[in-house]
Amino acid sequence: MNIEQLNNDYGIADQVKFIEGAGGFPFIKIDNAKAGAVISVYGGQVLSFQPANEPHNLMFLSESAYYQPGKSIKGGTPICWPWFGPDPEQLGRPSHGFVRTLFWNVAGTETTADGDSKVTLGLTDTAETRAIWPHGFSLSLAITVGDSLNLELITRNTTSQTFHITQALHTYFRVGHIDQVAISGLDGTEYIDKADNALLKLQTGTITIGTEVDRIYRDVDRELLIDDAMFGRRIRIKSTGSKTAVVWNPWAKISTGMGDLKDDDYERFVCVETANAGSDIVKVGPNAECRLGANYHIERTLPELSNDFPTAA
Ligand SMILES: O=P(O)(O)OC[C@H]1O[C@H](O)[C@H](O)[C@@H](O)[C@@H]1O
Repeated sequence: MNIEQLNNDYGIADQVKFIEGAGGFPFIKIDNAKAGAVISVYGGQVLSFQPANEPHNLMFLSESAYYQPGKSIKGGTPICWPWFGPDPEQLGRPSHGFVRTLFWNVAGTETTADGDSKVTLGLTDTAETRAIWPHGFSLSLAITVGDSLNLELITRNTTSQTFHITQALHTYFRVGHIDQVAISGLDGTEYIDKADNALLKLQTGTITIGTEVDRIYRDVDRELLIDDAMFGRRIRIKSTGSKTAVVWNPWAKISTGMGDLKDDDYERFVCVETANAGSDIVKVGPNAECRLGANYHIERTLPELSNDFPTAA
């Protein structure tokens, strides 16, 4: 992809700019009056989002992330599609599907009537994708950067054959310290505990994290909140087209074993994912479409006085 051509075709003066990013990947840099964001065209992945009055990024992006074709970028909002988790047919295909390791197309950019910046990325089937997953599709990801970050993933079946998918917006939220995080909105909800033999359990109260957590919550019907006492903020997650929420933190051992995480990185993020997963499988009929959406908004619970890394007085 030619950066100059992308800027000519899709750049918006003082708002949307294409740059060469890490690994030589094309990145889209957004700066408007409300927020800044960075999007990788590889993976169709938001890597960074920070409202103008907010001192901390919404996203965790690993300093050890890979920017290499064939590998996924650790952090931001990876797109898991057309399956979430391990290959459902056990054919040895990659975990979380294949679109997080492909270059997407830029389908359009615009400034909305509200002054937000909207970028639309797309992906359609090719011989390469059909060799992995034998279906015809058109994917569209609309990313709107304003006071909040809004994502909408639209799956279109472009053939006369029905297909089934699971999927997730696998967002890595940056937190001050995992010890000071509480996730609410799931009280009374059943979950599959992937960290404990896939046992079915019932959530009571808020979720705090003090060990590996890998859970698929079922029949989720509320907004989810991530309260972060150290950063003095609350992240509000509104999902559409999803009945499933995944909560993941690898904790120390898995973090240490991952080449694209530092040993203690698990202290700095939690994934709260808007998904269709487990038994929440989406049927997409001939020439039909389905939509999965998430809106992320930061509310301050404390006035902010310090930066991410406080300096000695
Ligand atoms: O490292 P990745 O392939 O991006 O997957 C990271 C994690 O994603 C999800 O949250 C799954 O529930 C976890 O089981 C998995 O380990």
